Amino acid sequence: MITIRVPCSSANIGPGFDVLGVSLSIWLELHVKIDRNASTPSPKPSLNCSITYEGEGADHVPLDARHNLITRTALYVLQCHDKREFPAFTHVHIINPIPLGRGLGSSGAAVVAGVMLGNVVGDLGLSKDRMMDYCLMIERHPDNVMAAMMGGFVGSYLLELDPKDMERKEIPLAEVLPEPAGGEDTGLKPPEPPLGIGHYIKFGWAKEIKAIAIIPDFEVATADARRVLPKSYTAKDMIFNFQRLAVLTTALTRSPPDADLIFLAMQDKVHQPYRKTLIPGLTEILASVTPKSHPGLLGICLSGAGPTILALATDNFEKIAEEILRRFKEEGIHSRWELLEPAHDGATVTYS
Ligand SMILES: Nc1ncnc2c1ncn2[C@@H]1O[C@H](COP(=O)(O)OP(=O)(O)O)[C@@H](O)[C@H]1O
Ligand SMILES: N[C@@H](CCOP(=O)(O)O)C(=O)O
Repeated sequence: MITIRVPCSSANIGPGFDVLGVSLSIWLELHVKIDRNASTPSPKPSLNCSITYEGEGADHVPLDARHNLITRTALYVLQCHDKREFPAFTHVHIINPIPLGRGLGSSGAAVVAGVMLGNVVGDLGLSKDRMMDYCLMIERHPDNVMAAMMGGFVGSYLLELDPKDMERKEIPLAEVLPEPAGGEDTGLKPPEPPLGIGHYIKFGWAKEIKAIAIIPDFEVATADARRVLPKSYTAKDMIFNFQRLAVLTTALTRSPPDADLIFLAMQDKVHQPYRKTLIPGLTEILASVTPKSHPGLLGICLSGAGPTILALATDNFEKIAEEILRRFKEEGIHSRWELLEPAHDGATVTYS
């Protein structure tokens, strides 16, 4: 059996919109079997790949390989290598504890898992760097996929891609879900990603820092949360974020962490102010839970596109989480919390 494990991730970390991401300790897992001695099932599963699924989204995630984000992604990788289907008798069991549409990078993890799946079943021998190129054709912001693939606290930038390639219908797009946009079998070979689309650097992460994820029980689709953002920004707001970003990436490596420095360095004017319309209580939570009111807290932000809140802290985890749960409750929102740590290894494949 082949096991593919991919961590969830929290993107942006305040000022680092579409730039920063940290992989965290909830793992999507695929158990892959290719049973060459099996007799042909009837009906033959689409694309030769049967899927079973447990965990978050089990009641609605598609189990047809043409529609499931993980297998559609794998198929894109296979098609780029002249393979139209999965090897006969492929079975993929998906175990997914990452909540969907909450800002913890479930789609990024699915895309990374799908590219790794295509690589292993197609016996393609792609490096992690090359697999990232495929991920970035499908999920077009690098922060989640880069952190999930490479592990730890990561900053990344993209090369600009050819607009003609980007319009090709054969490429599945993570963000236009739930209905498959792209990924169509036009009979044409999809465009292979250019080499080296994404470039990254791993930052340090002080060992004392843990991540509290407060996860509301409603979803915000990333596509919707990107639609509320403006098309242009003032120089003042961009400079506000650049200044904080430059300080934050090093501040989070220092031991002991400096709470006052980090708290202010995690402020943002690029995405959080616009997303408050989608997340009741967001502005109040970000402003009122501080290192002064809650010793041990370092900083607080929206995780990815939300609605999860990410609080970085060294201590007092339960008190910090309870306060944010209470504030969501005042807005009529039920939420739960998890204490997470960076997943430094990123995505892994093991054979047993
Ligand atoms: N394990 C999975 N298997 C199949 N599809 C998935 C999986 N995880 C996420 N997805 C797809 O990605 C969508 C969520 O993506 P998105 O809106 O970007 O939110 P998130 O913040 O969780 O990444 C889900 O509604 C589902 O369509
Ligand atoms: N930079 C993106 C990150 C989206 O992360 P997700 O976990 O919500 O998918 C954005 O903020 O739109």
